[in-house]
Amino acid sequence: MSARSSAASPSPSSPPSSCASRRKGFRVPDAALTGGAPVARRRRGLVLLVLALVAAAVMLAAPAVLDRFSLNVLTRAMIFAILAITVDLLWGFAGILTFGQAAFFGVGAYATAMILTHVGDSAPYVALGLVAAVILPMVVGAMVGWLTFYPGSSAFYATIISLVVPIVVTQVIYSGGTFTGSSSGLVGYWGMPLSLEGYFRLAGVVLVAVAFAALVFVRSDAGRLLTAIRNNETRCAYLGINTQRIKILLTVVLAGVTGLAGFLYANASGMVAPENAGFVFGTELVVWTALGGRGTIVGPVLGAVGIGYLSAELSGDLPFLWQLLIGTLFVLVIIVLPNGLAALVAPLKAWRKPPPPPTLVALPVTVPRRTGTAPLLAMEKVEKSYGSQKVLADITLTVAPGELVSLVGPNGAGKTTLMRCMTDGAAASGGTVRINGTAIAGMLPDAIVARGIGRKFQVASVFEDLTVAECLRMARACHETPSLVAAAETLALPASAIDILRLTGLDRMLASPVSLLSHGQKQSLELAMVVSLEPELILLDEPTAGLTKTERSTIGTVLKTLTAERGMAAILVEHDLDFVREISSRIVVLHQGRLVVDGTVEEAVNADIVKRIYSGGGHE
Ligand SMILES: Nc1ncnc2c1ncn2[C@@H]1O[C@H](COP(=O)(O)OP(=O)(O)OP(=O)(O)O)[C@@H](O)[C@H]1O
Repeated sequence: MSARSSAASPSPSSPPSSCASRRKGFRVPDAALTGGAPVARRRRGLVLLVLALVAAAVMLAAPAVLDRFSLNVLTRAMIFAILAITVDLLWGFAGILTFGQAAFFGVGAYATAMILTHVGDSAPYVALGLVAAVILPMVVGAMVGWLTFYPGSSAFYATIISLVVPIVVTQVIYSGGTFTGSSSGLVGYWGMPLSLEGYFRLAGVVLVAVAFAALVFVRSDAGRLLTAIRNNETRCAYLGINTQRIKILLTVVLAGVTGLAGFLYANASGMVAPENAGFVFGTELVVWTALGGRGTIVGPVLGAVGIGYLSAELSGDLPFLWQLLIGTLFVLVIIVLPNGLAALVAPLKAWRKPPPPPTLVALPVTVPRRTGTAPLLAMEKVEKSYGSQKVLADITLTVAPGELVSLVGPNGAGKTTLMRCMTDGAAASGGTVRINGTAIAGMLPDAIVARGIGRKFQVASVFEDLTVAECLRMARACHETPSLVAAAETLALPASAIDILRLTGLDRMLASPVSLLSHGQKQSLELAMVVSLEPELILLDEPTAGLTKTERSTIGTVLKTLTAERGMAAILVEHDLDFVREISSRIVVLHQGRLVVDGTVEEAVNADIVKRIYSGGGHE
């Protein structure tokens, strides 16, 4: 075990638990995981807090040196910068390109203006306006999120919905008559009794607070989950993470923040108009975010404030030329700074030390969970067709704990398709697949993974923008809820996952970006991630493809230990028959979509059909 690894390994005889068992609280908590924060991490958090306090102090002091025009323009620009941060979280971090934030902003602004116009105009109604401005966009956000992120929806579909929502909200405003002010909007209502300087300070402090919270969040383990979803949503689902739920939650929370900005705007400007909710404004937010530098939080703030201020200055001085100048500037920024204005402050990052990797900790012994006698996997008369092409027919197969089953067959025999049927409730066209006695028909991969299955794909499926440690952390997300405010200092993994890291040298590369790993290292990392799930049944599609002889034998040793000593079952798709012979306890041969042999290694190797298939004469 590496120098970083500590604590006792689980006893070899203890069967692993699954996501589900973890949720049911079977694991004994490990006191070693709740230690104090290392100095380096605490110092980074402190620096960010000090910067935020300095920025807030600047906001409070700035009105002393700014003229009324600048105060007015910057107040508006800072409110819009709050929106740009929400666009950045959705688009820059989670990969959801959205034009819909304007709609939530409009709902928040109109809720405030309508209450102050039609209901009452005193302090309690301002408070009511604030509550409505946050809650209503969240309700709309929940409906939009539910509509947008249903299982199987594409990113393109999400973007189209985000374009439609502002149009719908604008039409509702137009058809609201005197209630919404229709095309004229609402104006002249009573607002918070603040001076121009007061609104500037309020908008500035709220902007700093939102930016600080966003920066803390994106550096936390939960924030890294957004990057994981953007990188590889399928892998997230196969780590038991319900990505739809996370995206809906993110939409709802950010709709609330957007509504808060709408409340500030309705008070500070003293008017609301349909354009505030329109998709042109939604597009502007995306442009500011892109020009500022998406995925940086600071960039979109620079984009929104810089472009907002510059546009206001130029439109006064050069009424006929300003749009041409702004357009030219856009083009120049895109050419010179393709990563946005944030690239200007990127050199400052070079001074910052990268965060230290977490300390590896072996998880304590788990309590056995299996209660019933049902096999881990039971497939009965499973079939799969693509249109008129029947790819699998009449597959009946059971796998028990401790078995290491190799699934072999020529290219196109249906091996990968069969694995898909074991992990996706929508994959099979007929028959029954049961995991631990539960039929999985209609279940999504994340729910099936939670029942004790782990799947390693044929091509290494990891998260390119994360570090090795962060990838492993994602694999534990369904066991331990990631923190919203911090990156944990320890990384608790099952001993078998730590063994894989140690045998492949990845334990010394925890802080390395995954994009710098070799093909073999990515394969090993994915295997360690799947093992970290603590599945009862692990599915491996060609885990040794492209690996060196040493790496191959390492993986073979790990698989034998997992199955023979730790009670896990494994199904392995493999073309290397020597490897299969060496490690398997049972071999299943698939040929033209049918299961033609299911027996011991000797039985399979000596079967006539196998000799015929592998000598090229097996076609019927
Ligand atoms: N999405 C799809 N649409 C249509 N046909 C498909 C699809 N996926 C697989 N097939 C077909 O199903 C058959 C089985 O494919 P599958 O990938 O399961 O085979 P395999 O045994 O895993 O092959 P290999 O060893 O080359 O990976 C092939 O004829 C393939 O062309």
